[in-house]
Amino acid sequence: MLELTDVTRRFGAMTAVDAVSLSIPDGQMVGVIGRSGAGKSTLLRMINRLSPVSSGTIVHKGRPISTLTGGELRTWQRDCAMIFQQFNLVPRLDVLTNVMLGRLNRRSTVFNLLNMFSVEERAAALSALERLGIAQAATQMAGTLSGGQQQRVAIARALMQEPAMILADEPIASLDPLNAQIVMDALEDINRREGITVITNLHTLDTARAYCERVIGMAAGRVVFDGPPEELTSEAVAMIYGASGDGDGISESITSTSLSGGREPVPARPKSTGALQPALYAKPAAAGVALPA
Ligand SMILES: Nc1ncnc2c1ncn2[C@@H]1O[C@H](COP(=O)(O)OP(=O)(O)OP(=O)(O)O)[C@@H](O)[C@H]1O
Repeated sequence: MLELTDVTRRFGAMTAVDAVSLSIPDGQMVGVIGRSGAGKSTLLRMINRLSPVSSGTIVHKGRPISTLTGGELRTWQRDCAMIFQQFNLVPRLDVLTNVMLGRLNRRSTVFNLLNMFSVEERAAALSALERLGIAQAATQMAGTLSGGQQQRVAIARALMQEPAMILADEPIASLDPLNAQIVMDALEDINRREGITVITNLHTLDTARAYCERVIGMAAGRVVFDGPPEELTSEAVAMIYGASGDGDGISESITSTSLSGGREPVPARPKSTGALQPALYAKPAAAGVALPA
């Protein structure tokens, strides 16, 4: 269980995240939605401790995350893998090495300095790439891949960390609908099969509806909605996204990428084990409209 109590982040006089309290059970797939500037990224960055907490507490399985330092903090950041909108790969390193970098926090400094990876680490990295359907690019420079391919490599790198939790900060915001679907399918598969908690910021409401068993809506740093997707009524959507300047409510169509292709919201499902099936990547996706930032 991840417990946030009155978590607040201030930047000078501005409060980006304002007294957020949440309990997230292990294995949940959570979507965080809200307008640009609502505080979604700051919230995720505080959980990972990329950003310090101004006040409040974050506790994971009894461990006080908000005050960890040194080796304990590095261990937490290993347990809590982060995926970013801009992938954050090393463009001039090959894909396999990028994925193996996910193991850095598990290795001795000497091995890291020598940039040496074991046969086991190479095999694990290749297997993570295979799982993401991208093993054929293992020897390619990461910077030469398409955005969708790079995000899959970033997910493989996250898997190499053997995390308890994956925090994804707008993982599909830079991708076309087909690649967005591939990436969301991969995150969903990891959540279902390994039971890894996934907390993902999303710009698009229909993606949250289609993939997340729990949706957290933020507005002006506060949680204004927390519930299953089927409870996301138009009133709830208006509360999260606000009204337009002329007083009209926001249209849900502009929060859509049509990514879900008519998928029903997915309720909590039993977890299973196994590898991603290649067929997962063959689903058609309709073109759609991206939510403006
Ligand atoms: N390092 C920083 N210094 C000052 N202000 C910041 C910093 N990081 C975020 N903010 C501010 O905090 C608020 C919340 O930003 P945040 O990036 O968390 O929002 P968001 O919901 O993730 O938005 P987006 O969807 O555009 O990424 C914004 O007003 C932003 O300008």
